[in-house]
Amino acid sequence: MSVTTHQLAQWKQQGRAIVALTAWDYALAHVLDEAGVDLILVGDSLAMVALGYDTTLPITLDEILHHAKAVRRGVKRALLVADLPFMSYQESVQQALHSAGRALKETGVQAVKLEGGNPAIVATVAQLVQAGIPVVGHVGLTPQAVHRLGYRQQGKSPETAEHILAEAIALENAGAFAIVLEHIPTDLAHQITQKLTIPTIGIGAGPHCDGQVLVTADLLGLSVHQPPFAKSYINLRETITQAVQAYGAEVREGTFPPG
Ligand SMILES: Nc1nc(=O)c2c([nH]1)NC[C@@H]1CN(c3ccc(C(=O)N[C@@H](CCC(=O)O)C(=O)O)cc3)CN21
Ligand SMILES: CC(C)C(=O)C(=O)O
Ligand SMILES: [Mg+2]
Repeated sequence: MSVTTHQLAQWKQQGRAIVALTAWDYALAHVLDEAGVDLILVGDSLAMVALGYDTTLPITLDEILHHAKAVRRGVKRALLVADLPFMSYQESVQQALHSAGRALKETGVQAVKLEGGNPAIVATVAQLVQAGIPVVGHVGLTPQAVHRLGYRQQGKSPETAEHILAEAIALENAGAFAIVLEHIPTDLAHQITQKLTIPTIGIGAGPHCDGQVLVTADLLGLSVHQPPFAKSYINLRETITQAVQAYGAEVREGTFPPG
């Protein structure tokens, strides 16, 4: 049985933290799921960590769907969510319904995530939810707005903090079942987490959220560039280098394969 959106809401009430990570292929998704991750996100950050782009903007809906299908095959327990990429939902409510519908029908993900909390996005979220599509919101640093915001922490002034809180409340009222809080001050994330009924999932937002998410390449030490708030729990670049060099040495000296 898969984790449900209802369970995430219950876990918030019980104070049980939600563990979320990103995935972009079958093998990784299979490991994360068996390791007990609660929510797996096919994040558009895969544009940067798996495809080598400088931002998340170039990735297309078809490319996200391709990765989501691979991830789906690896996930049994975790709730599976896909990011809707830049300009696959901002044009109109119709475009958002079409893109989110494709994600659920063609890949088997259980929910989609959209960035932002302005009135147009809030109206879109309400329509998606009314169509039966579970939605995760995402406020604070929204990387699809990199050319407007950069990658700086958001919500530092009282005015911008108030604005982000209002966006989070509006997304909850529109029917989002959870919300990602990215790169905002700890106190603001704490305040939003207390005010909302739906769970908050933080990244660079301090310890007071209802759950945490990381880009899995950062956790594994596989990223070429990683944000200051990310933590690597292992340096896989180093481990892989050692393994590859051991293989190379054995091939060159003729000890692999054995005779
Ligand atoms: N590997 C990876 N991990 C992520 O968490 C991640 C991505 N990629 N790609 C999509 C977005 C981009 N993110 C980022 C990227 C950089 C900073 C960063 O370097 N921030 C600095 C400098 C800000 C500036 O440009 O002034 C900071 O001090 O806030 C933060 C978040 C988070 N997301
Ligand atoms: C970091 C998470 C929240 C994300 O949106 C992504 O990986 O694309
Ligand atoms: Mg994303």
